[in-house]
Amino acid sequence: MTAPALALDGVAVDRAEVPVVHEVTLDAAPGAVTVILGANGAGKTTLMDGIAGLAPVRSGTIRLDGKAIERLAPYKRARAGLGYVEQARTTFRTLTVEQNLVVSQQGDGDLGTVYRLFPELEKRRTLQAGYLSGGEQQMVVLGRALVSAPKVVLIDEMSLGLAPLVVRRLMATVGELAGMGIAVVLIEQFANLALDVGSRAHVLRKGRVVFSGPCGELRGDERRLHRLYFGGPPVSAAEAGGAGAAESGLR
Ligand SMILES: Nc1ncnc2c1ncn2[C@@H]1O[C@H](COP(=O)(O)OP(=O)(O)OP(=O)(O)O)[C@@H](O)[C@H]1O
Repeated sequence: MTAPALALDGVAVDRAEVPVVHEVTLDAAPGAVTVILGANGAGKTTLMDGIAGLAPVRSGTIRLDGKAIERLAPYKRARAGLGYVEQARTTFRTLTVEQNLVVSQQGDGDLGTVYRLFPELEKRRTLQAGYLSGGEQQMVVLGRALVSAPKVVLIDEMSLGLAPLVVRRLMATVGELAGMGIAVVLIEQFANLALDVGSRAHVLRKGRVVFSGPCGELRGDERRLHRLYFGGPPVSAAEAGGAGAAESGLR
């Protein structure tokens, strides 16, 4: 089995000194999309912020390529190979598309790769990012993560406010990022789109992992997803045993 690019062990994350994420153990393999699902307020963004260093990790370890990063400053985590596409897409609106990419460039990060994935950005490379459509701005944000030559990219609800066609296009690109060997961790409100592109899924409820397993187990199963999101009687031995059993039983 390939060594994980990102490995979380017993991670707890606080928000404003309130414990929000508890005992999360999961990992993300290079070349694969790992999907994080859960209802609003389940703690998905808090978990991502904890990984990126934007929310304090109370306990547990986070390893990037085997190296513990949970006590590093956010910029050091980024330099170590962690890219983060945050929920509210933000470009530098008065900079051109190309300038947006150049300021994020790091190491082997290559603008050509971004333009290959998003030819529409190459056509608009001299245009100020503020004039782009929502979908194109999201492409710039993804492109900025990519030119930092990341090993791991965290993507938080990139589909927010975008048309379904655009979301499908972006989701295909997420698959391509994984195809380039990157470990992608994807939070997505459109669960089935994410499950289509992902290999493993983890469901968070009230800050705890209540399911870990292959995406195929959840794809199209709205009832099971609903129960995992909001609670209800378990249907499998793995779920019945709680998060720990889900982790070990379905891995
Ligand atoms: N800055 C903050 N200060 C205090 N509490 C916060 C803060 N941000 C989030 N929370 C709380 O932490 C909990 C988890 O929120 P979080 O945004 O991580 O959930 P989420 O699963 O990403 O939800 P959504 O899908 O709505 O983004 C919620 O109860 C939320 O109210």
